[in-house]
Amino acid sequence: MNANFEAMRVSQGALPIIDVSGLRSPDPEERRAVGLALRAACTDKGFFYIRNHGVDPALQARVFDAAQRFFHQPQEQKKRVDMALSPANRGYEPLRGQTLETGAPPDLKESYYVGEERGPDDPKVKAGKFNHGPNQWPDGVEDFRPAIEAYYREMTALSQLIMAGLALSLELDEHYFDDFCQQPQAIVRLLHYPPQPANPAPNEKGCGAHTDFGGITLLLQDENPGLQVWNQARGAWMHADPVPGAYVVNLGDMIARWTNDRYRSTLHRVVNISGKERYSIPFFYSGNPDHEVRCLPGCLADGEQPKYPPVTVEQHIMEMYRRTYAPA
Ligand SMILES: O=C(O)CCC(=O)C(=O)O
Ligand SMILES: [Fe+2]
Repeated sequence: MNANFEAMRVSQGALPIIDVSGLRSPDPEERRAVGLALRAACTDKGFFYIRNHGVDPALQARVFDAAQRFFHQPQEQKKRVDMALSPANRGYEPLRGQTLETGAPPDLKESYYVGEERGPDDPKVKAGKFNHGPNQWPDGVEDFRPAIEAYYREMTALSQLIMAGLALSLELDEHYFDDFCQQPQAIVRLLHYPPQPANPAPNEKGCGAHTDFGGITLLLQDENPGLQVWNQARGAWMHADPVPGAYVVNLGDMIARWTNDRYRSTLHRVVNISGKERYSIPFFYSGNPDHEVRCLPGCLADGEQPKYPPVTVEQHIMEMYRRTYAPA
């Protein structure tokens, strides 16, 4: 094992596990209490687990199962739905197709992107909105489309709930992010990591160190560990191992812009040291492409200036795809 990939085995003590069921309570005090727990987690690492989120484990299992059956197909079958064929970046991305860490070798993962289904007559597709369009669906992979579409809907609703919790955590009205949550852009991404090779190229790994681009990410992991989160205070990587029944939630880069860095978008990476094939399914919630992300009220002290200029969700996401799919 490459010494550079060592990480602290302290995950479960270090990252809080937050019960989010209170966000569905009719009692505003219970909702606010979840907001307080989120605030502590977000000002610390911006990475936490959530439980009692309400997503059906049977649905999660269906999506994992569909992912496995898709990735186990021969390469030529998978290439029929290659993302290179999609004007909206949907479909299959082969192994080493993305470089998330500048200067590192391409990532040892293959993936599949599914987003909101929009046909050619959809006004946003006609208007040429970035990443808007139809999905690609593989032939002959049973339950692939129904499972992922059902999961996409569930996760969109859960993301909106977490955004309401984040608004409360920032002492804002719980509807503060409603505009951001209008017609949101989101991605279900199926990820498949081969075991870390015995002799990797220098710095070669499942997923290079990166921060996520969007609003929030809700990550479903199988039972195989691999995710590592940067611990700034200790100057070390720590494992964020799977916790049965829980999602890992992390804040994306928009949060730093909203909060003037009070909340963190933290570096993370994947090194699949499990010795097994690892599957994970992040749900990237990027929000309304036309929403302008700017410093929030309450996130500037007297005399403090915003560190980031306002940017639309669409501009921001376009730039991040440009950087990671055609690295300089
Ligand atoms: O597979 C994982 O555990 C994390 C993946 C990830 O960080 C990403 O896709 O942005
Ligand atoms: Fe990530």
